[in-house]
Amino acid sequence: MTLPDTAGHTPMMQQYLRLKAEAGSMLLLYRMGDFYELFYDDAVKASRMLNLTLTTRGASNGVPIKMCGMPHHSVEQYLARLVKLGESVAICEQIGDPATSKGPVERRIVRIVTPGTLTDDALLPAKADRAIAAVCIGTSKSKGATGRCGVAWLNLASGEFRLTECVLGQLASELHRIAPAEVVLIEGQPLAVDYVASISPVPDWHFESSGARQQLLNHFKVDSLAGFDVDDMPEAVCAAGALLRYVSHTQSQALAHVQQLSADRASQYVLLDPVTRRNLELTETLRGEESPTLFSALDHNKTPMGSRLLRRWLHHPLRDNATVAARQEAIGMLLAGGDPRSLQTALAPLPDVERIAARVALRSVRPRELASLRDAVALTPALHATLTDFVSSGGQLTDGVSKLAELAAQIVIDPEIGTLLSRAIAPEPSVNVRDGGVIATGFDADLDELRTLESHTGDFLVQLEARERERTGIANLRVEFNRVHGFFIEVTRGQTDKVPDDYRRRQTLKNAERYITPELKTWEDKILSAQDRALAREKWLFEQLLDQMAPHVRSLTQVAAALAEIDVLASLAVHARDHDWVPPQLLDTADIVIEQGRHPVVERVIERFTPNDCRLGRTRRMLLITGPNMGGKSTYMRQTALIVLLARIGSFVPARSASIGRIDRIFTRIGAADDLAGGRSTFMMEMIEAAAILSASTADSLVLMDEIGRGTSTYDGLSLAWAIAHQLVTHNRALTLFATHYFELTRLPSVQPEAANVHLAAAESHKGIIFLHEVRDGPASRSYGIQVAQRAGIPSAVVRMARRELEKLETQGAQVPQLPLFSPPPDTAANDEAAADAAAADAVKDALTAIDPDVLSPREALDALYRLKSLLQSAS
Ligand SMILES: Nc1ncnc2c1ncn2[C@@H]1O[C@H](COP(=O)(O)OP(=O)(O)OP(=O)(O)O)[C@@H](O)[C@H]1O
Repeated sequence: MTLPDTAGHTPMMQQYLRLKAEAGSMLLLYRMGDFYELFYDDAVKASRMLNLTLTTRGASNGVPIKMCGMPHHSVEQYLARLVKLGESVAICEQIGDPATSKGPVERRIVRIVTPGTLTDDALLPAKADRAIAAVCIGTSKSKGATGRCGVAWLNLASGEFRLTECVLGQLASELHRIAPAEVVLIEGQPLAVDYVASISPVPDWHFESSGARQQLLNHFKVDSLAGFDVDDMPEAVCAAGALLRYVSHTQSQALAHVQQLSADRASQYVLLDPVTRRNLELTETLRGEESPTLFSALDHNKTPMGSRLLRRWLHHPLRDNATVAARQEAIGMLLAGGDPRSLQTALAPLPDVERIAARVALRSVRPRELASLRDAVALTPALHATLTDFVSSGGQLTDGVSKLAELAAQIVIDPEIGTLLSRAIAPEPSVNVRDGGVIATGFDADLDELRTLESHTGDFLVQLEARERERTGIANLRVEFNRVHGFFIEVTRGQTDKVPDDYRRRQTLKNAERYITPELKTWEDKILSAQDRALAREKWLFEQLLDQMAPHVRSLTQVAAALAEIDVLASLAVHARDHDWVPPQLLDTADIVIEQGRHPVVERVIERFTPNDCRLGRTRRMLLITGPNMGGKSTYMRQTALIVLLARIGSFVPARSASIGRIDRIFTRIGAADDLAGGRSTFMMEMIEAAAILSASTADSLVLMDEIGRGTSTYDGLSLAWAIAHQLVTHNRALTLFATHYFELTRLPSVQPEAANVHLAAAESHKGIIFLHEVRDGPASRSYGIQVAQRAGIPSAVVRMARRELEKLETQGAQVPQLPLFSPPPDTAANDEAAADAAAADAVKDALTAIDPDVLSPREALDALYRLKSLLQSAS
């Protein structure tokens, strides 16, 4: 922003320009009386973003100064909009007293609001976290051109502070997992990965190793970071130090509630790349809406803390079976021990303890939040008792203390907090401390006296008047008050000779004299300042209360974490009960066996959802899924991934039974997404995603591939699809669901016995195609594309013509020899070349004709595959 020189400006504008220099690129809201004003380029920008009227105020060097403003009482709503648009805002308040100031009243920047450092309820989404991250992209030559990236992130509204390291290629994935609203970077260093957030540049020395480390040591008041187990993450430590410095600056204070620094390691989680997070519609639909998503379907939480934790769980499926099993067991106990709704009833009235604790630490907590915390202390025993009932009726446990018992032990709020808050906070305090009425009567003798003074003014004046009438014998003497002269005793002119000596004249009127007495003067001083003093006293007492609360922040944060977890477990239990979900068996191997599985979101919107089995494992690594459009291929693939994901967060799953192993990553290549802004076509995007899957998937990964190769010519597409499927099954050996319309691909199982064909069944009736949505063994016999088009409303003339064309193509197809590309490409699979051999093909063809896939059990189908494979081998 170009700002004029301060010379030649009014003192007020000089002050503004000084503060604006301090605010830098942030918008500066400059308090003037009841308004916040913005000037110059800030005004132009804000007026456009907020639809405010742009005016001018005075001029500098003959050029009018652009200005726009907003009333102070509605500032939060404007802030929310600005922050949503990615802007950071510095708020400058009047600090000095306008009555006593010479020149412009003293002003200071008292608050900085940035997209990633929000803690105010008015600005934060209740059911989602808002993190801020710092990214340190390693430049050390020894680490090669890519280097390592350190990422640290902080959830200021809860105090959660974490860090991780990854290679540059993984950075986008990590950022999508963490989802920060703001990213702190070294000035001049672009983020250079596909992630959109508000960027906050800071000088490079903020990221410098020893300074950053010192920042952390000072904050945690420790001599070494060894206790945090982060020594192997030097780049992440630099990021953490820089982040802490930045956030502390925005809050103008230390962050007392940030008490832990924890490392996230890649091996902890089932990795989900950004495309997969989007495709599986975990917390946002592909169109960017909030529902229907897996989160919206499962979120029966009664507190915002629970909803936020569920969201975190969905984005962080775990590899470790023990943690997952403990959650699953807890849900089982909630279902076995009674109705989990009783727990929800006890949870419902609880406030957002997590955010309240953070705001206590940041000293921005509101009186009503403290009142709700006070009430929560009284409510937790009931919750504790309900939970204990579940624990005791839960029966014998497999190992040690149950998760529920652990949680029950953690939700006890220190009674001292309850006692303190009950004594200190009024039963129904006002919204702001500055309005008074926050501190309870009986808490502070001085405050009570000040309040008594205020409320007893009327009585005193009546008594004084009666006394003075008697003393002076002036029957019409009156004691009164006005704003200009304060309290006075008024005596009519005819009676003035009766006034005693201690009456001092205050004002003379035409028909009366007004006096003051020493007693009234003392009273007046007391009263006039009582209100101000009461407010000041309340403010001071509130600050004292915050000091007393500060040591409890850590325990409150722990209580909040336990409450959130109880809420999520109860929510998952309720969902499991209402929708007949079952606990999956957790395996140590990377196997997936689902019997009668359903799609967790689609089953809720469809009256009769057809359940389907899915079996993937060491000897059956790929399912080639064929079937008509609209047949249910995508639904089947997604439901498999979602069941795996649900199992890995510890939830029950929509199936008759399921055994889910230790899956390391889930990849998806589903649907077409143009990246026009990034200049990449649908086909290009598809290939980029496929390339990522080929390079990163392992034998423990679950891969969903939907119609790969569609976006180019048939031969190119088919060749690519074949080669990619072949590579996945032979080289990556990933557990793969591969949906395709290329029937030629269904030959793959004949050369790769670890691949199998399944199809979505459909039938034709006189009314047209009927989708059965049943997954059956073997390839589909036909595609029904024209029937689907007809159902979609393509004009019948067009449909007729298409049928004629199809017939023509089919007859021609029978005359030409099989396309060479239907044989596996010679350079990629030398061993498979024999499969193209005509003799082998005939033998296989005969064997295949003898098989009726619809009557085969999965076991028989597998045997048949082995037979076919041995036929091929003997032919070669
Ligand atoms: N198992 C099922 N039971 C009942 N209805 C289902 C089932 N699976 C899918 N459907 C219904 O069929 C519709 C189409 O499913 P889906 O999108 O999975 O088909 P598809 O085979 O992937 O189609 P296309 O090849 O055109 O992408 C879904 O929107 C859903 O309404």
